[in-house]
Amino acid sequence: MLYASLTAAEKRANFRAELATGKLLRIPGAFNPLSARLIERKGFDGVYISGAVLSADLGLPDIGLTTLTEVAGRSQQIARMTNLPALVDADTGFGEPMNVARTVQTLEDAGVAGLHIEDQVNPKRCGHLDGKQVVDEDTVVKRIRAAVDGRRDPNLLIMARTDIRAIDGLQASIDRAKALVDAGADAIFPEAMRDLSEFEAVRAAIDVPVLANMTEFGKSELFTTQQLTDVGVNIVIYPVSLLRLAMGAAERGLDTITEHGSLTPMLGEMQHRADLYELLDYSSYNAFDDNIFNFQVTK
Ligand SMILES: C[C@](O)(C(=O)O)[C@H](CC(=O)O)C(=O)O
Ligand SMILES: [Mg+2]
Repeated sequence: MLYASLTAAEKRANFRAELATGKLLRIPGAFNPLSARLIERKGFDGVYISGAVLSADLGLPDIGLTTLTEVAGRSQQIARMTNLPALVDADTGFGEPMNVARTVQTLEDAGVAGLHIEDQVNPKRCGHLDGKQVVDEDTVVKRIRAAVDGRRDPNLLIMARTDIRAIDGLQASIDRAKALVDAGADAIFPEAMRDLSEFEAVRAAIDVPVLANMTEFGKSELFTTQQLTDVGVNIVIYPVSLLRLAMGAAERGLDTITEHGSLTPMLGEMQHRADLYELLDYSSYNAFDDNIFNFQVTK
């Protein structure tokens, strides 16, 4: 009821422990705090807080328009609603190394278990689009060092993302991943890998966890959890997937009102009121006042 029962520090420790088991952690993107609860309920290992979703939610493209305050605010709303670790997309870190250190502390205060910072220039763009540009190694190494120095909880996972694959190829990704690990990154997010063998090559070159981004309609094929496990990937994110599903259903629903004059044909696609109330833990609020949940909702 109300919020997670674990503290942020406990969630970070759990995240580290889960990563250490070596099993593939499945982390879908929560497009709001409620969906984070659904992700937890369905037995996933964490919730991802996507920059693409956060900006789309505000009706904006994912080009670095959102501010640290907005990202931290949304992260806090989502993280506090689940006992799962939250991994947040910190884009390019919101500025120079000193800003990056402040970003890390602010997101740590928001209660996330980990965050990733990428090597794109500003304005950044979705990692699965053409025309990206990255900063040089020295610049991103300084970003990651500042991030690592900035954290106060040693369990906060600082992940470095590199977008260099699309620009300079696989070998450049491997070289950059190594430099990022040397700079203190706890995990690597090699963006826009073309196939499984590329994940395998990055995996073989470094000895920290590797993340695979299974975003739809991008540059990577949608590999199964078994395929990713087989090449040694440690974390898989489905960053925008729940938003795409929800928006797809919303679009069909709006068309149904227009075409049929009612939403009766769509009831089967909807989350039932009873399931929503169950997810909200509505009945527990009777602990405050036993008049709150004194009705029946039957399916
Ligand atoms: C992972 C990502 O950074 C995100 O913001 O969710 C995006 C996802 C997307 O736009 O599909 C990305 O750059 O891959
Ligand atoms: Mg992003």
